[in-house]
Amino acid sequence: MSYEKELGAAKKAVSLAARLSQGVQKTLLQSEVWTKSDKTPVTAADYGSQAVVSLVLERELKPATLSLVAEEVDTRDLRKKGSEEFLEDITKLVRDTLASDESYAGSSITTEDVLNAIDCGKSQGGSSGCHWVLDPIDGTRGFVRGEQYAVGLALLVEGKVVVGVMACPNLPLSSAVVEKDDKSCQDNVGCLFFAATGSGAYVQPLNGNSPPQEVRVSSNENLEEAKFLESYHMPIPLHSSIAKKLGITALPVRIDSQAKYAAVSRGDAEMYLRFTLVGYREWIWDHAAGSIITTEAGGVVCDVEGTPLDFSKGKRLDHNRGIIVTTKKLKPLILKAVRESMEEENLRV
Ligand SMILES: Nc1ncnc2c1ncn2[C@@H]1O[C@H](COP(=O)(O)O)[C@@H](OP(=O)(O)O)[C@H]1O
Ligand SMILES: [Mg+2]
Ligand SMILES: [Mg+2]
Ligand SMILES: [Mg+2]
Repeated sequence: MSYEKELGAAKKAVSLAARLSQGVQKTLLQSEVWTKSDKTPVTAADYGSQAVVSLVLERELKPATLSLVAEEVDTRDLRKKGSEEFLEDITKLVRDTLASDESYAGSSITTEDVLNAIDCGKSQGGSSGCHWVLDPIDGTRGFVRGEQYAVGLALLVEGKVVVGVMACPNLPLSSAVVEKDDKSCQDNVGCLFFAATGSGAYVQPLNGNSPPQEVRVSSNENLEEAKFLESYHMPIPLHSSIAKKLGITALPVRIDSQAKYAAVSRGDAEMYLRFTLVGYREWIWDHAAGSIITTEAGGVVCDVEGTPLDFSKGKRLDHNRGIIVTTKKLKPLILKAVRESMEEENLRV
């Protein structure tokens, strides 16, 4: 089945959400970063992006009923006394962003519309039916620092990811792995990655009209020259042991958000490792869009046992521990190094 209509709607929604987030990032003050009950940060861009995606999908895919599994499910803080100004700011962002698109110009958006659009993201996902999966701002920590972040949107059908779209507004068009002082790469940024099952993965400039180009993972098999990625805020000692065992000589490149998946899909790096603290279960929205973009580019996304990620179990990847994103050729070597390193460090799967 072709998902042309869904892909078109998702690209439009994500591009507009990215436009909203770019404006916020430029002027964001530390005092405008809120902390959620789980102690993680959230900003007007996280809520605004979620509202924009929810409203755009709803309008573009009418009369279908939208089922959205999204990160920002709690609007209680926004509805509290004292939050009126923040909510008004978010509403203005959403209104202005939609008005910047010809097809939505003139539509009136109230604070209640924005709250309802955010609340629409409360679906639980699962193994039956169609569910959209959204991370409105992935890598909020990077966003707040003025660095990398992504807007990730995917469509699940019967528990499988069939469409993925990811905007990376600060990612260089050339490569994610560039020297910090390489000005020409730093200036030419903003990528929109997308993929649909069986149709390949593509990238196009986020703010331009250039046609999409197909992306493929790296064909490099020489691990001495390989580059590997990990989270910015969670450097895990096990990652370094695995890389050392593989003979990788370069230091890990640390990037926020699922832009790491996009980087592997484009061949910027050969491997992305994500081991977390014992007991942590990954959210599906941190991986859904990224995983289809990498696999459609010829890559592999699996857990420590080599099993593909299972997106059919609700909001968490309950059945997967540790995530490995790489090329088909390197997968067996990496799995072996992972097993050996975990045994040496007495870590259980
Ligand atoms: N202690 C932790 N361990 C693992 N993942 C965490 C975490 N704290 C936050 N996260 C998740 O990691 C995501 C960011 O990934 P990365 O480190 O690759 O940038 C966050 O997404 P958000 O920024 O959307 O909340 C959040 O869901
Ligand atoms: Mg978050
Ligand atoms: Mg996230
Ligand atoms: Mg997020």
